[in-house]
Amino acid sequence: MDNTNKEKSAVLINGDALSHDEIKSPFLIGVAGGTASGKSTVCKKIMEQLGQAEMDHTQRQVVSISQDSFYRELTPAEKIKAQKGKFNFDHPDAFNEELMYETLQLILKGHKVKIPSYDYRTNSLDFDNKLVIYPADVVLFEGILVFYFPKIRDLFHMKLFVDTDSDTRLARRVPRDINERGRDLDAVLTQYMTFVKPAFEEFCSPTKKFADVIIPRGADNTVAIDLIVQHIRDFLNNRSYPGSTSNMALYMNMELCGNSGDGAMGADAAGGNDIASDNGNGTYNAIRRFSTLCKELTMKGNVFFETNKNLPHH
Ligand SMILES: Nc1ncnc2c1ncn2[C@@H]1O[C@H](COP(=O)(O)OP(=O)(O)O)[C@@H](O)[C@H]1O
Ligand SMILES: Nc1ccn([C@@H]2O[C@H](COP(=O)(O)O)[C@@H](O)[C@H]2O)c(=O)n1
Repeated sequence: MDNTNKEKSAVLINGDALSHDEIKSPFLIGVAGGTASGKSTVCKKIMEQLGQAEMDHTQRQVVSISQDSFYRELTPAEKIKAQKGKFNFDHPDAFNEELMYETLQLILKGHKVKIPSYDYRTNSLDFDNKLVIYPADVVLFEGILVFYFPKIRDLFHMKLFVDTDSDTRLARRVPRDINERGRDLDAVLTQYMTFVKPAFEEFCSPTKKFADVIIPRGADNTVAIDLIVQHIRDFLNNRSYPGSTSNMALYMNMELCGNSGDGAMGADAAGGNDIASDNGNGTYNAIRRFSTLCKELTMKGNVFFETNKNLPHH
């Protein structure tokens, strides 16, 4: 799709409607996990391996968005607390759930949206540096609590949980917050013990059960990342075929069910034949190979699959 067409298919968040001749609903992937588990690094690696990172934003088929853009604005009193490390940024109330939901819905409808970036040094949204999210085929949405809100959780076609042990996460968070987020050691440790750790246990960790795929060790797990990248690549190729189903949900469900041990081996199931007849034997065989690979990797502990309860079963 060239730039002109991308623009044509967009609707601005300010309501300026453009023509809808190429609107496609993206496949939405949620990426959750504790602080410093490697969520953004995993997304970055996925983007890089798919050759998307160096591409112009208007041309990307895969885009990545952070939940940080949906922190709510603080009152003056909360700002003072935040400066002293006494504001709980790990509680669900710190986020603007409605805006997050509405924005994801617009994205799912194929609209172009503008979201603020987040400035950790001032604990505030940066409206001067808005990020323009152009319509894409696959959208990654990462953050500590992306699976916490049921309404938002239900929007995802696929849910990944980056599972890195808490010592490693703390060891990574401390230097990151000091070097990149303008914090001092005392404040980082106090905030971690007072808010981050308890909130992880109360709000983030329990959402692991909603994940379809758990990635142990985060970005170190190149096997899991390769697997997800290959999967997205297959989806993008599949989607570009004229007359293809364009439905990664069906495609994914078939494969993941194949790993759930429930006997619903996708390639042999009715849904598998539907896809095979849509896309030809190449895709069909790729799905079979992928399904077998997933089983082997699960056994080796590189990835853990959950049956995807969010997808239609066949
Ligand atoms: N596998 C890894 N090995 C070493 N450092 C890592 C690894 N993954 C992430 N990091 C570093 O840890 C910090 C947190 O990673 P990040 O991807 O931002 O986590 P999250 O998005 O979950 O908060 C960053 O400074 C990042 O460079
Ligand atoms: N002003 C803020 C906002 C958030 N945080 C912390 O960021 C963490 C979430 O981002 P990750 O990249 O680590 O997932 C979260 O644990 C908040 O404590 C902050 O320190 N200041």
